[in-house]
Amino acid sequence: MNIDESLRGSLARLASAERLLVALDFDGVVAPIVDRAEDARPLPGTADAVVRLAALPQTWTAYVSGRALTSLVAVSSPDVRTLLVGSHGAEVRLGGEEHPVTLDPDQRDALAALHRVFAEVSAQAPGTWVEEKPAGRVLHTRQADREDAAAAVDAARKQLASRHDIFLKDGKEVLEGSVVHATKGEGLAFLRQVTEADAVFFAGDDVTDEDGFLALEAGDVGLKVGEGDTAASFRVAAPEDVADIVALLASLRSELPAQRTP
Ligand SMILES: O=P(O)(O)OC[C@H]1O[C@H](O[C@H]2O[C@H](CO)[C@@H](O)[C@H](O)[C@H]2O)[C@H](O)[C@@H](O)[C@@H]1O
Repeated sequence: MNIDESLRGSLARLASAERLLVALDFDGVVAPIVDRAEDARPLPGTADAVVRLAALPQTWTAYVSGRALTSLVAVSSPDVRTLLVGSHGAEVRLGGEEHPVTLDPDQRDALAALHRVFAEVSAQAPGTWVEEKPAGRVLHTRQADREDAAAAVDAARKQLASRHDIFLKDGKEVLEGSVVHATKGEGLAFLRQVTEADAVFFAGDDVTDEDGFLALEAGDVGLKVGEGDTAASFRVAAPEDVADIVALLASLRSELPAQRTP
């Protein structure tokens, strides 16, 4: 991929930050989108670059995902140094130590109600299925007929419209419901705080990643993957381009005199 001069310049500035956080959304950024969620895997070039970055001094890597932590770990096989934010910010793993989400009795009741609605709707819509997360459910419609998919999402939305304890998010061929309000912006802000990073790179492809882009500050770099409105400053077409960009960032940072091993 030909990386344009403006992005190259921003990456060079980012690479020279004293403390750098490189945070990546998973599906559609690190891993190409596939039909079955459990089949998603990181592109080798991105995974290698993440490991190279994580090995550098004063450099942190993170996957910031809508997936449940267990699912994120299963598909990404992350290096233990890579920080993980799951369930759109509701779950965190830092250095192998997990901070799972806990639900109160009202939230557990809301989760059961959400499950019932999605399961009933899915049973009427061939090709759809329901993914379970600790604080939510996902109605997947990628493999359904387009009309059935739209009808299923519409029916679920209508049945949940009066629930103020269930937060709905649109995603790529999914409708997500969560009983915990969390955003990737909050997840990124938390990672910035724990790493004390003075510059952040964040790449995302979905509408839920816009909260992450909006949490970026002066000197940070946001990269949107694919089409759609975005608050990110830069855009590329596909996850393969992300591999090239993260590899360039790893090379630029490892070439700095301060990063060389004596
Ligand atoms: O924040 P992300 O890491 O991008 O996770 C968002 C959702 O990703 C998964 O669903 C998406 O990827 C699947 C595999 O490529 C695809 O089949 C599906 O249509 C996409 O929406 C995951 O299953 C969800 O739980 C995540 O919230």
